[in-house]
Amino acid sequence: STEPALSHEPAATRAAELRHELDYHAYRYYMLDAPEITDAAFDKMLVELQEIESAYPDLITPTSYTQRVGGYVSDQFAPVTHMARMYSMDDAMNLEELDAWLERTENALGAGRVTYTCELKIDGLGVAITYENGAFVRAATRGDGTTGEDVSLNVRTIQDVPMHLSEKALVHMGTDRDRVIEVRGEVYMPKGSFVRLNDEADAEGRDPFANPRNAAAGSLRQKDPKVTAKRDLSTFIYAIADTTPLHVHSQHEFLNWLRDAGFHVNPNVASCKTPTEVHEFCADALAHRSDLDYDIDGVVVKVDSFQQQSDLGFTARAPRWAIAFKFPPEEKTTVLREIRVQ
Ligand SMILES: NC(=O)c1c(N)nc(OC2CCCC2)nc1O[C@@H]1CCC[C@@H]1O
Repeated sequence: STEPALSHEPAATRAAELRHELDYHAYRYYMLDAPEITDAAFDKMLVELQEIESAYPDLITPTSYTQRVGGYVSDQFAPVTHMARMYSMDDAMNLEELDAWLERTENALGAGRVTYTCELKIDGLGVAITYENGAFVRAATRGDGTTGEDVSLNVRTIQDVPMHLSEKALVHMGTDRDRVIEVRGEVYMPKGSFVRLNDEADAEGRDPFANPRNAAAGSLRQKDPKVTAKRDLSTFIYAIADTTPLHVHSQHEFLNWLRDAGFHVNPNVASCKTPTEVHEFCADALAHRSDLDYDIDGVVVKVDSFQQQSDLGFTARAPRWAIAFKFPPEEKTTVLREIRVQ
């Protein structure tokens, strides 16, 4: 006997098709800055999906593109315990302290046997994002490193945060693809968006934010996701609670996996084979700091090999296999606000 088709089977199929299309085109627009369709065509698909979902609410899924700009103000910020501790790092305040760390590391692992991965140190706020079976389920602030606040509805509005991991990334995970994974990164506000936001605040007689980091933190703590959605937040993802399910063996391989999975990974990363190359990366990053559209407060130098990372392990506070080389606070060209004549 043929099962009576669910009253809305065709709608369910069409909804799934539209969701896949909307995710793909949103990725091309926001992540690659290379749309294949017009905004009007995108909106037409979004409206069609919204109509199907309002006709058949049981078809709504939490990761549907229609849910990106959360529709409701909820009791966000419930406490969330991270899958694993979110470590901070020891700081190197100058080249001497950086060299001391490099020397210690070379001694411990064997001179000339260490490759370092150098990354820009994004000055945003730490966030942990959890995926189950490749779908976004939760996002939390770093908090004290063990417990943070649930900011899922607000992080879901950030367009460069994927709602589903790519098939390529899941294939790479093999049978571990259904493992729960928790990636870590920074939420930041691009400098351009920060200036626009403060100009709006000025025009509306509200206090401006002191810097992009505070603006990002304030935007992520919004009770109403519709407000967060307008703040043009972005992310750079760089770590994960447990790399086991990914079958990757070094930081640079892991960053490639993140990119393939659909995460926004900072492009200014380099493999440095010697302390001299590490110095060059740091000097280059400092020289180009003001050209970036986001704030950085230094360079993160990591031992690339995960085997060597576990050989070095952690102190109570931080990994021995990473150091934050800090830059001096950026002397901002303070834009003199034209005094508004009342
Ligand atoms: N802010 C950053 O850009 C950054 C980075 N690119 N890479 C790491 O790797 C850490 C994570 C695990 C141990 C090393 N941490 C970063 O920021 C940390 C997070 C919390 C305190 C620092 O800001």
